[in-house]
This record gives sequence, structure tokens and C-alpha cells, in this order.
Amino acid sequence: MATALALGWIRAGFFKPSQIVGSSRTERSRKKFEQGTGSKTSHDNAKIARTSDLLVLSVKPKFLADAMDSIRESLKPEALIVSVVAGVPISKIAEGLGDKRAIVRVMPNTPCLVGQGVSGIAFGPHVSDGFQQLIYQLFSSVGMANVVPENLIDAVNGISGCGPAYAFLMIEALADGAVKMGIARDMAISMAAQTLLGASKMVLETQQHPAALKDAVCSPAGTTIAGIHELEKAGVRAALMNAVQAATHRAHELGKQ
Ligand SMILES: NC(=O)C1=CN([C@@H]2O[C@H](COP(=O)(O)OP(=O)(O)OC[C@H]3O[C@@H](n4cnc5c(N)ncnc54)[C@H](OP(=O)(O)O)[C@@H]3O)[C@@H](O)[C@H]2O)C=CC1
Ligand SMILES: O=C(O)[C@@H]1CCC=N1
Repeated sequence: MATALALGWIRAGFFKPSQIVGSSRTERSRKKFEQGTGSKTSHDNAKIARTSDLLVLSVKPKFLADAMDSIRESLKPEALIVSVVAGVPISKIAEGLGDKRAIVRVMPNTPCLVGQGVSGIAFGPHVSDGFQQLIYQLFSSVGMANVVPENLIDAVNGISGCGPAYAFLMIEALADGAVKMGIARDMAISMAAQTLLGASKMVLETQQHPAALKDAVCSPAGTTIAGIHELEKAGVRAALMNAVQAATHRAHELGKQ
């Protein structure tokens, strides 16, 4: 996720590669980040913290305590902390880094890499108006940014944080169907992806309810309603709702570990 954000911000012109420093535990991950972004890296979190105005915490929840330990004593007093760590509340980060710190909790998604991300943003109590605007602009530069109360960040995780994986699975499955019907794999994947992109753009640009747009595709006794019937029989709606619910609950569990 860190690479997607860094590269997204660089492509959006928000930061130059030279303004970003990446960190990870292994040489392999640092090389990958350097090659992906053109930015430098360091294994020394304390050194990075000493010189950073904005720090993005992007580790798995179970490694957050160690990561915070490694920067606590070196952070600039006015540093802005952004955590994209699933499930972990701002209060826990304040416990780890100091309760007067400016902390922002964000749930982005990997399409930030291509400027089409979705992020939910919740501000801690010590984030100034100026910093709030900066963070909003930062995440808007790589897609859609939504300021939400912190108690909804796990639900943002459930829909848009995880959502790209749901969409990739749908693209793959639609393409499998087309391959079964004789279309070549590459063309099938492009057609499925472009279909989801086109449908998404229609929802966003026409402002019509997705049900109305769906109805407009279903001709009476036609082909689409035959396909929709199969999806309804398979419980696709309930499956998608359950996926968002399960992921939201899992985020909540991860934050308590
Ligand atoms: N992947 C996604 O789509 C999204 C992820 N997130 C959240 O972002 C966070 C990161 O996820 P993701 O990128 O998938 O996970 P990865 O495991 O791919 O990346 C986490 C990185 O953290 C590094 N790391 C672990 N401990 C430390 C430490 N003490 N100091 C410095 N670096 C450390 C790891 O280094 P090394 O590789 O060397 O072990 C690794 O490169 C998670 O909390 C996740 O919930 C949020 C939104 C979307
Ligand atoms: O799977 C995860 O936990 C992370 C958070 C959102 C997307 N990936």
C-alpha cells in the first residue's frame, strides 16, 4: 500500500521522488520500493523520523507496536502522522506515539496507484485545519477522498479498502465465462475490466441509481435478465453484502490485537 501511495502521489505531481523516503525491514522490500518509485529508502526508522514532516505508517497491524517504538523518541514535535493500518484506532496510535500528536487515520485502496483510489479519512483531535486541508488534498490527488467519523473507517475498509480485490475477482470470473464461450483470454479480461469501468463511470456521471441503470440493460425476455436470474439464484447480492460485513468485522478484530 505504501508503494501505491508513494507512486500515486509522485504521478499526481504532489511529491517529487526525492521528497519521499521509504522504510521496510528487508533489503528486498526496500529495493522494490526504490525501483518502483525512484525514491530513496532507509532501514533506520529513527533517522527517517528525525527529518520527516509527514510520516505514513503502513505496516500490518501486528507490527505497528514495533514500528511505533522505533520512531517515538525521534519524531519532530510537529510531525503529522498518517496511519493506513487496518483496524487500529487513533487512540492506540496516540498511546504509542504521544497523546498530543497530530494523527490521521486513513483507509485508502491500491487504485491510488493509478489516480483512481478511494480513501476514508478520520482526523485525530490535534490535527490543525491547515493539516486537515493538506491531507484532504493529498488523498484527493490520487482519487476520491471522503472525511468520515472514525467509527466508520472499518466499514470503509470493508467496502473500498478491500473492494479492489472483490472487483478483480469479478473481472477474473467474468473473463472465465467469456473464455468458456470461446473468447480469447486477453480479450476477455480487457472486456470484463472495461465493462466494470464503463458501468462505474455511468453510476458516477449520470447520478442515476444503479438499479435504474441495471433495469435499462434488461430487455423484456432478453439475454441480460437471463443472466441476472442466475446471479440472483446464486445469492450474489447477499454474498457481496456479507463480504463487506465480514471484512469490516475483521478490521475491528485486527485493531484489538
Ligand atoms: N494492501 C492494501 O490494499 C491495503 C492495505 N492497507 C493497510 O496497509 C498496511 C500495509 O499493508 P500491505 O502494504 O498490504 O502490507 P505489506 O506486508 O505488503 O507491507 C507492509 C510493509 O511494512 C514493512 N514493515 C513491517 N514492520 C516494519 C517496521 N518495524 N519498520 C519498517 N517497515 C516495516 C514490511 O517490511 P518487509 O517487507 O521488509 O517485511 C512491509 O514492507 C496494513 O495495515 C493494511 O491493512 C490499507 C488499505 C489497503
Ligand atoms: O486485507 C487487508 O487487511 C488490507 C486492508 C484493506 C485492504 N487490504
